Amino acid sequence: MSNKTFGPFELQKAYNNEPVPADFVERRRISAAMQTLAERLIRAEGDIDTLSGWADQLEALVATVGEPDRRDTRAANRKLFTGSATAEDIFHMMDYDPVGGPSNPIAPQVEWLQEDQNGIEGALRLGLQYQGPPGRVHGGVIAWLLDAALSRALHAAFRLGVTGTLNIRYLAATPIEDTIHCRARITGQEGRKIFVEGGIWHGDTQTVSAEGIWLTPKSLG
Ligand SMILES: CCCCC/C=C\C/C=C\C/C=C\C/C=C\CCCC(=O)SCCNC(=O)CCNC(=O)[C@H](O)C(C)(C)COP(=O)(O)OP(=O)(O)OC[C@H]1O[C@@H](n2cnc3c(N)ncnc32)[C@H](O)[C@@H]1OP(=O)(O)O
Repeated sequence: MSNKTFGPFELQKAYNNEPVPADFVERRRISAAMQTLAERLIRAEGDIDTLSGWADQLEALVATVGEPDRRDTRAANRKLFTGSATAEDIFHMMDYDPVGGPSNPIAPQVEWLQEDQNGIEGALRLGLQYQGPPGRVHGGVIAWLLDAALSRALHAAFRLGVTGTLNIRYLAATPIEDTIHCRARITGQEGRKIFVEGGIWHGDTQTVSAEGIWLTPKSLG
């Protein structure tokens, strides 16, 4: 691991270019296995002995893991804003992102196809565990995804902010178990207020549109 350090504007570049630390290789494996398990077990058919056997094994693993110490995420955040975050800190900030983070077992995995000042685009496939109405992605999951996608458009354009308002219009069914695309871009700025829009597409059909206002905190703006 190098001893280079990074500030907020180098966050994405460092994350994309620094080698994945050895512990994150294992954290990502844990997460991938948990995600696969969640997708395979939801609504899984099985006789009572099979279900009870799986439950026993999973409870045994929970007991083995116990309650490990966990890193304080605010420390890495503070280091980032003073330009002294290490690559390890960057992975601790980014790899657990609840949307796309490879070390977060509840994060839908996203392949980011574009991330620059003009906007972002990601491709993903949501499994049965994200279903709302039969065959369709749950509306709350869509809001979750779009909050992250629109935030990412900010980060890709080197701006920081928290979601102030997010408006969502559900235009058509967004299918589960098929590839969908999310896109977002900044449309304007007034002082600390940053205006962002985006949506979800299934093939050429736009299924959701969103627009919102992100606020750069007073301390940074
Ligand atoms: C600093 C962020 C850093 C994030 C990235 C850092 C590192 C990346 C690391 C890891 C990446 C992993 C995960 C990604 C992280 C985050 C992305 C996900 C996004 C979220 O998950 S984020 C959580 C949900 N989000 C909140 O937790 C916000 C709660 N809330 C507040 O913290 C305040 O409420 C705030 C700050 C919103 C406003 O407070 P304030 O005091 O600054 O505002 P103030 O009154 O001064 O108004 C100034 C002008 O904004 C207008 N205005 C005020 N409020 C507005 C609103 N809500 N909507 C639209 N416009 C609004 C006024 O009308 C006025 O407008 P005008 O000047 O025209 O009159």
